[in-house]
Amino acid sequence: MTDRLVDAHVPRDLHAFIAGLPKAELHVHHVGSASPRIVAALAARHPDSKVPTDPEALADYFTFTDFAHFIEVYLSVVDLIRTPEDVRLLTFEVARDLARQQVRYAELTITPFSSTRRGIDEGAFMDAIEDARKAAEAEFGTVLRWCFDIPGEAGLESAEETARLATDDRVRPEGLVSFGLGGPEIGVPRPQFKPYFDRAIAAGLHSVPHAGETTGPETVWDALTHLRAERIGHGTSSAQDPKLLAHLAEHRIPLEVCPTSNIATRAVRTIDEHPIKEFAKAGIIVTINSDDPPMFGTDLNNEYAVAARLLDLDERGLADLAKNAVAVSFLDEPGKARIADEIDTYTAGWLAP
Ligand SMILES: Nc1ncnc2c1ncn2[C@@H]1O[C@H](CCC(=O)c2cccc(C(=O)O)c2)[C@@H](O)[C@H]1O
Ligand SMILES: [Zn+2]
Repeated sequence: MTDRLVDAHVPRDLHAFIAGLPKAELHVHHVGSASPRIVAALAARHPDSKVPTDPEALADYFTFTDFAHFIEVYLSVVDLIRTPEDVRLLTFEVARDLARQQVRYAELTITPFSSTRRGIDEGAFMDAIEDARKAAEAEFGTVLRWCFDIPGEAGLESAEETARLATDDRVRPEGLVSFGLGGPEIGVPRPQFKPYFDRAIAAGLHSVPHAGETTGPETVWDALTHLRAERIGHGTSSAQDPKLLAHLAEHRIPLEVCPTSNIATRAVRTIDEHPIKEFAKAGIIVTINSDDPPMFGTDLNNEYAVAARLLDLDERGLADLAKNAVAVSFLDEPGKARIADEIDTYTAGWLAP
């Protein structure tokens, strides 16, 4: 019996294949990836925090009754990140955890507004994440890029601040490639953020908003039409609209699927009801992601194993999932070719008689 929220129930050797498979992760949050060890260490530094200071108690703390409760817990962890050194430590340790899972490339979603509004100097924040990015690439070989996202519930003030930090050449970090929209969707219509996404796209960033996670397919349509989304975070409710499924497939708009996240936040009731099969059947490009792995009692390898069970994949099918993520990432072409070759070589070696 594992302590996983969702256990994949796939053969042991498929877990072994996944563990060694070079991967790319496109939908994973900076603060949401803080390991129990890191969170406990930060909580111990800040006794005023309600976050538990030991990893075991943290597992219970990371059990959510609904999405709003998840956001409340998420923000209590955000409150632990108070200094540029906290930011640097967190970022480097997240990179270490990614490298341990053979993640060669990751687009980490960061919400700078949440840190600058809590008093961290914007320049020091950018220096901290960039220092960690360069150190991680040097030490682990893992390439990190940033997605800056608007915490939508914080309104247009947060949108303005996020767009400024993402487009002002005096502050935007070198590793920034994309611009997103996170937080609750209910009561946060997407069209209002169009001016900010227009500014980000004009500055050369890629649009990757969350949509259809806790609201219906109309939110995904809005993300496509008003925010010019190149990829959709989750897009879970797209399965309710056959025209949307056909549109996503025809226009090759990938979905960043995070199976266990959808169960943990109660966006989907049970893993067997997850619409990932419908996405695959509709011919939509599916990438597999962990979203906020320690908070959801998972990691990227487990998410690949869950996908293998839901989509009935063998090693070649899993390698194709990994290559999907590389192909639709915002890494440069030489970097994409390098990781795709690694995946092919690894898979061929694994399957060799
Ligand atoms: N699955 C997810 N789906 C959606 N978002 C997710 C998911 N996982 C992680 N996030 C992150 O949750 C945060 C939400 C922050 C937020 O709502 C908020 C509201 C009001 C004030 C403030 C503040 O900072 O003052 C923040 C975002 O940073 C987002 O990147
Ligand atoms: Zn997310």
